[in-house]
Amino acid sequence: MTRKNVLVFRELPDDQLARLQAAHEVTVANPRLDAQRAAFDAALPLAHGLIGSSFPVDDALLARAPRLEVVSSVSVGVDNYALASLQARGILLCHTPGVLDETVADTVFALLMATSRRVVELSNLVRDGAWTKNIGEDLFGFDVHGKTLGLLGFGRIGQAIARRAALGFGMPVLYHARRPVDLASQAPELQGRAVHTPLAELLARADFVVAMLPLSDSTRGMIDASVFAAMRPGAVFINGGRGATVQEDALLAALDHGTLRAAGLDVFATEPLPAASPLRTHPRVTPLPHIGSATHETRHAMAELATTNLLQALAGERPAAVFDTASA
Ligand SMILES: NC(=O)C1=CN([C@@H]2O[C@H](COP(=O)(O)OP(=O)(O)OC[C@H]3O[C@@H](n4cnc5c(N)ncnc54)[C@H](O)[C@@H]3O)[C@@H](O)[C@H]2O)C=CC1
Ligand SMILES: O=C(O)C(=O)CO
Repeated sequence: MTRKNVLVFRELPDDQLARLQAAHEVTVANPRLDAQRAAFDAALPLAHGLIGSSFPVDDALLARAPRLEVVSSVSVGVDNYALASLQARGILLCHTPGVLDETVADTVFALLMATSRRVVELSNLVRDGAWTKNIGEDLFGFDVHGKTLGLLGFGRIGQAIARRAALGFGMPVLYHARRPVDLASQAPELQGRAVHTPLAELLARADFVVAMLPLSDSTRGMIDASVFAAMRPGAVFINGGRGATVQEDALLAALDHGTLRAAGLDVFATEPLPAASPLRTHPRVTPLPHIGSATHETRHAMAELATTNLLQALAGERPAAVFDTASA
């Protein structure tokens, strides 16, 4: 088989790098690092395949890559990629659906528990030496079990969150998605437990509103002041999808002047979160540094699937996980 040129733009585990090197000429160059940018720029015009994540593969970058056949993202989200240009040039876009669902759902549940039971705040109280008497009602939390969960986005990860909520915590689940899911064939265990619900009704009924949405033209800024205003008093908001689906000013206003009780955020409009962002230190926000899939096992599984996708595409085979660039 012809050896092609592969540009790895974010570190891969050694075993996956070795799979690529066995079949192709591989350059590892991270364009975020000053010391590696020249190597990236030199390799890009020759590259047949790109593999990596968390870097914008935009129109300008694609214009510098005339030989490109495939881009393999080590992520399920594809908001960093210029989908229209990829489609127009017939460049395959691959991603990593499925292998991270349970891990991301665990992270979202950690945020649900942490916000509702004030885990970080009360742990800090102990660390600060301020646990000098039994805590009083002012520091009590709220139950999670039995409460109503409203899910914005009910895809692979949304359904994994719903399973935890419905089957583990006895929570009724309402969901909002582009279309209802046929639970009988896709998630029979959620039949009678998760209900496709108009957005206004979901927001009026949910104790927890969890966003697990991709970022696209249709979801950018979708969670705005009107959405927060429609939530029930004392609701908790969790975002595990993408930060830019939320209007962060509206979120802050809902925390400070509205009735939102708390927010748990794994993702932000700008990442890393700027030091000046009020969300960083807000007393009722539990912020995380985008760790949804960040376990050893899952990050390795993502790298393995992304490597397989790339090898298959360069061999002229249909990769295991192609993103349909026309569908976004
Ligand atoms: N925090 C983290 O580390 C992670 C975040 N993510 C984010 O989560 C997203 C979702 O992942 P999956 O569940 O695998 O995707 P998916 O494609 O299986 O599900 C997406 C869901 O969002 C719904 N949706 C899309 N556009 C909508 C709109 N305009 N209005 C209402 N619903 C809409 C779809 O109908 C579907 O139910 C990813 O695209 C990624 O951005 C994914 C993995 C890790
Ligand atoms: O896969 C993604 O889209 C992430 O955000 C990180 O796992």
